[in-house]
Amino acid sequence: MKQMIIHGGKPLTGEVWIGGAKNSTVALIPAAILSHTPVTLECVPRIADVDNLMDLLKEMDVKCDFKETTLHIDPTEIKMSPLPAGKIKSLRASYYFMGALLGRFGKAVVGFPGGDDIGPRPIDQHIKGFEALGAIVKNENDQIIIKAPEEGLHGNQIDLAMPSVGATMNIIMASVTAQGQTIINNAAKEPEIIDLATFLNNMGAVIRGAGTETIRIDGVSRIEAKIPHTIIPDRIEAGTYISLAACIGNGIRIHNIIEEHLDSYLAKVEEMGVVIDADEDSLYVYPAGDLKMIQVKTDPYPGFATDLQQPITPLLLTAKTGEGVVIDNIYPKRTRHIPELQKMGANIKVEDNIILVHPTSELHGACVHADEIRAGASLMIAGLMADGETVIDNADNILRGYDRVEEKLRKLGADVTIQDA
Ligand SMILES: CC(=O)N[C@H]1[C@@H](OP(=O)(O)OP(=O)(O)OC[C@H]2O[C@@H](n3ccc(=O)[nH]c3=O)[C@H](O)[C@@H]2O)O[C@H](CO)[C@@H](O)[C@@H]1O
Ligand SMILES: C=C(OP(=O)(O)O)C(=O)O
Repeated sequence: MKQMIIHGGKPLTGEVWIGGAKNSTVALIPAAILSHTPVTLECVPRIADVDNLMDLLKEMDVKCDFKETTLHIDPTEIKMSPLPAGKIKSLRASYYFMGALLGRFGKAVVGFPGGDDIGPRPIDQHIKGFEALGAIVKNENDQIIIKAPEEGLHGNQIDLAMPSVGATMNIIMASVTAQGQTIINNAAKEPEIIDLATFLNNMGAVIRGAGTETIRIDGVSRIEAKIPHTIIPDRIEAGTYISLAACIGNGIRIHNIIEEHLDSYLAKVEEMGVVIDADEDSLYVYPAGDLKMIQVKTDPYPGFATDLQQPITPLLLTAKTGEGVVIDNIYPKRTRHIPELQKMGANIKVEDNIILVHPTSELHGACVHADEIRAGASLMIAGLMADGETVIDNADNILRGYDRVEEKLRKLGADVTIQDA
């Protein structure tokens, strides 16, 4: 277990570079096994989820070489192996091996995934998709066994009950080599879906409509990587640094941004009164003046991301007057940061899954617990704002998805250390 120790209250300044998107990377790595030639991914974030996915690849005799931000994956000697437990539980995205193994071998045996404890996270839509493609899916001993019919998977129309990111990606991976056309209706529109489609199309797949609610996949017989793929910037990491810059920044430039991916987030931050200048691929966040309280409701993309509701919450605490409201429509019970923020003196509470935020002139350091990745991000920002020492236990959850976070925060002038607990 890791701890993050912060001595807060120091204004931060300077520049920070955003890494590749966690939620793209964790899909692209499993998708790499669809290729019959070696794959190169660039702009790969240094996060624990990537280390765990590489360990899973090694169990299948897939070679990995990760230097700086370039990850080479060689699946040419891959052997089909069941992935029943162990590392599978360490992250959510291990469920992408269901679609990827099914697409590559017509068979997958994968344990139930782990990931953030943010309320119920069913995978019924993933299963519905695999079954629509002709697969037989069984649930035995905490693992899912998926088998394509003898003649292979066939395209079909799949109407998702909700625009699930994971189900959309898994169905894409399973169907790129299926016979005929697959149509996904009510597909998720997140930028990470487009990134996956770009990656696969450059390897010979035929996927049209990614980023819209209807995605059409025409099955092809072979997938082969020919050129390196550069992962899109992490919009959630970017949003976290924007909040941090507005809370405690003395002028911070944030590089490697696709501004459009942050539209709904920036609209809310600017509604509060934060002044931001946008350049071609960077943003400058000015030191914040008097801020207004706001209401935030999370929704599927292009709505306000659930993964950014915790990082923006410390910013709401800095508003001068009024009551802030945060409602998470995707994961209504994603409120595990609230009792921890209370320990730091935040005037905040949860009533009927609605987070109510009141202006808080001072936070003080405390021992808190990062129950999930974005709760950890929220506490990290609060710790940087607070007077005194904050100790965040289970900082492993922050390291699951924040690229070289200690180094980046130190460069901005923060007094932060990550150590073994
Ligand atoms: C690795 C990754 O990319 N994780 C992201 C992905 O998670 P993940 O892909 O797991 O989230 P989904 O988009 O699938 O979930 C959206 C909503 O649909 C529900 N649902 C989903 C699938 C299903 O079969 N049945 C069902 O009921 C979920 O409970 C949730 O309420 O999108 C979430 C929502 O933007 C983000 O918080 C996560 O960071
Ligand atoms: C919920 C998240 O991640 P995961 O789906 O990987 O648990 C997240 O990134 O905020």
